[in-house]
Amino acid sequence: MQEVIIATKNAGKAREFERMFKPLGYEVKTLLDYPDFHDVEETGSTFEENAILKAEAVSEAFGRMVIADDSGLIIDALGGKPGIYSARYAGEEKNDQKNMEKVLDELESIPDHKRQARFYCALAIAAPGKTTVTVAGTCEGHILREKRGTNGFGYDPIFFTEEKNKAMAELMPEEKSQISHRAHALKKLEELLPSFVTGAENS
Ligand SMILES: O=c1[nH]c(=O)c2ncn([C@@H]3O[C@H](COP(=O)(O)OP(=O)(O)OP(=O)(O)O)[C@@H](O)[C@H]3O)c2[nH]1
Ligand SMILES: [Mg+2]
Repeated sequence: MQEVIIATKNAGKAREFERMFKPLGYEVKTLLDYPDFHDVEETGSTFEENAILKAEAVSEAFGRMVIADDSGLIIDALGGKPGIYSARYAGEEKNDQKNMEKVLDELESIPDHKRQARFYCALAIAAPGKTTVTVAGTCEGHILREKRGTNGFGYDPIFFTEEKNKAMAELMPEEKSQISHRAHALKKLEELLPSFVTGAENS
C-alpha cells in the first residue's frame, strides 16, 4: 500500500484522513506517529498560506510527498471569526470546549436567521522538486445555541448542517466524510496525487 504523510498533530483530522484515504489505496501517517517533530508555526494570514507552511516544512524534513490541512470556522455575524485562529480562539492551549463556549457567548444575542457559518479547509500538497499546490473546500451551516452530539472534533457539536439536518457531531464518521469541507477539498486533490508521489511512498 502507498503511504501518505499528513502534516497534522490533530487527532480528529488524522482519523478523518485515515477514513477518506483508505478507499484511495493510501495508508495515512501523521505527525502523531512522529511526536518529536517540532510544531510548525502558523504565521500566514490565510488558510492557504498556513497549509503551505506546514506541508513544505514537513516535506523538506522527510524528503517525501506531504499533505497539510489548515482549516477553521467562519462565522458571518462575527465578521469571519474565528477563521484562521479557530484552534486557539479561547487561548493558546487549544481547548475545543472553551472555544465553543466563547462562540456561543459571542452569539448569544444573534437571532437564528443571522447565525450562518461555514467550515473552510485548505489542503496543500508538497513534494521535493515540485511546486506546492493548494485546493480548498467548504461546508455551509449555522451555529446552534447549545451543543449536540459527541462525534467529530472542534466545533462540530455547535455546527448544524442543513444538508443532513443534524449537528455535525451527530453524524456518523462516514456521513461527515461525505459532506465536510475536508472531504470536498480532498476530492479536488485526488487527481493531483499521482503526480506528487516521489517513489518513497511504497511501503
Ligand atoms: O468542528 C470542527 N470540525 C472540523 O471538521 C474542523 N476542521 C477544523 N476545525 C477547527 O479549526 C481548527 C483547525 O486549526 P488548524 O488547521 O491549525 O489545525 P490544528 O492546529 O488543530 O492541527 P494542525 O493540523 O495544525 O496540527 C481546529 O482545531 C478546529 O478548531 C474544525 N472544527
Ligand atoms: Mg494548527
